Amino acid sequence: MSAYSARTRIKFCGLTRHEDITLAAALGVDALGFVMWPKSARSITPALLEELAAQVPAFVTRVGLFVNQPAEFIEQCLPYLDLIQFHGDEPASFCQQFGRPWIKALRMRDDIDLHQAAADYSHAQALLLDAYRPGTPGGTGETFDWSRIPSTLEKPVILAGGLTIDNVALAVSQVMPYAVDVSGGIETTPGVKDADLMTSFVKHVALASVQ
Ligand SMILES: O=C(O)c1ccccc1NCC(=O)[C@H](O)[C@H](O)COP(=O)(O)O
Repeated sequence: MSAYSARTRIKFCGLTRHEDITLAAALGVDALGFVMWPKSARSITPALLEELAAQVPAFVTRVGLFVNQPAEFIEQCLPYLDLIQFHGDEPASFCQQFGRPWIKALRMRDDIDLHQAAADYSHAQALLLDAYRPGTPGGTGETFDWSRIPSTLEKPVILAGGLTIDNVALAVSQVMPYAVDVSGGIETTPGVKDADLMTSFVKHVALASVQ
């Protein structure tokens, strides 16, 4: 059995509300992302992180998302997190210092060498591949050309960027990623998730995963 024949895992990112966490957990979503970068419309404070994280049931991964932020701030958030998502230009040595599992987000610039990135970030648990829009570190709602992802990449791939209920099934069948990550595609406004879109997204991934 190949490592990727299991169902595709799901991460919802940019959660800010108790009710969205309750539904995501009930739907069996594997990981919940909290944007700790204050310039984002989806950002939350460490105090709200503490509150929301306490509500997350066992076996659901609490992911903290940071963009080129000080180590001291990340340390402050760590008690409420299971995994760190570095979404900026952090070098591997920075990511590795927290003694906590981490993933590295990579924006798909034209000249990116994913094999080199997999080597550079060899201690990451996975690489999250996201669309590149100059000046915007993430949460763009834009897709990229999935055929640019080598099937031989040395790290598990978390596919992100512009996924919606209309394209996620195709994304899963084409890329066969370890996981998919969605934020804007399940929202009405930034940080406010929509119950129907969340439910439908999970169903589309499940159906595509077993085909
Ligand atoms: O969501 C943000 O505002 C954000 C800001 C800065 C860095 C990353 C950010 N979000 C990351 C994500 O939500 C996802 O990992 C990914 O970018 C997918 O977002 P979307 O295209 O909206 O589905």
